Amino acid sequence: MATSFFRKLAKATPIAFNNAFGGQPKSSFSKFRLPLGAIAAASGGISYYYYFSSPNLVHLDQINDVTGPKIALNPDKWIEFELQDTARVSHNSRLFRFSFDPSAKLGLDVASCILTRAPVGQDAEGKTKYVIRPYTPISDPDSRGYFDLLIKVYPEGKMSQHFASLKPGDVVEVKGPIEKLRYSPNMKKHIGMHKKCKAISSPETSIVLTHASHARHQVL
Ligand SMILES: Cc1cc2nc3c(=O)[nH]c(=O)nc-3n(C[C@H](O)[C@H](O)[C@H](O)COP(=O)(O)OP(=O)(O)OC[C@H]3O[C@@H](n4cnc5c(N)ncnc54)[C@H](O)[C@@H]3O)c2cc1C
Repeated sequence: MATSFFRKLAKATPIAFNNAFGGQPKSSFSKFRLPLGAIAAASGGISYYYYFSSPNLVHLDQINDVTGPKIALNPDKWIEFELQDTARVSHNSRLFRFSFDPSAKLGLDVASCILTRAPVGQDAEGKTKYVIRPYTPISDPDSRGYFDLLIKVYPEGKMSQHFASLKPGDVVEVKGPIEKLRYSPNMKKHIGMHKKCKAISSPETSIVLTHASHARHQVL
């Protein structure tokens, strides 16, 4: 159930759960208070930057070669992931938990995203047309057997409406990861994430991730 979904999520995700809106939780879902704005801004910001800022996106085609846990994602193939559970987080955002082989990891590192696709009819030649959108899982990269997406549902949004229509047991096709920077703990002293270019720290000590339109100001 959704409550146990959140319990699992609270255990699995190394984030402090706070209510981003400052109010009292209104439902049992919100007893694990989520910093939704922060999560969405951080994950979206990082991934937006990485997705669009470089003409040379690196697909980790070597990821399945490393020894260790099995990896669920494949950067070259669309793979179906089954929706296990959903939970409403706010009036327009929902959590979606997808499951896979419980002995496997998703295979996505920090600062990476996945691509999702859904069929939206056929072209003139009868070939399936797809809508494709990137998303940034918010679950712990080391989680086995599942990943979580936090998605804002737009009234006319092609993919987010598709997500909103899904029922447990339905599948979504996923490809990835898309990775630009292989982040490792303590590789930099400071990490900044912001939409507008303001103070940028010392190039020697910081990573500054900016909105795509300001990507030229990135400092590594
Ligand atoms: C790297 C990356 C990671 C991301 N991660 C996440 C994530 O974790 N969670 C998340 O929620 N989102 C994330 N996004 C955003 C996500 O990819 C989609 O853009 C988002 O879900 C909207 O897609 P959609 O198909 O639902 O909406 P779309 O169909 O693309 O439409 C979006 C909105 O724009 C409006 N719109 C569309 N076309 C027009 C038009 N011509 N004129 C005016 N308005 C229009 C629609 O009505 C709708 O409100 C990420 C984006 C990137 C680049």
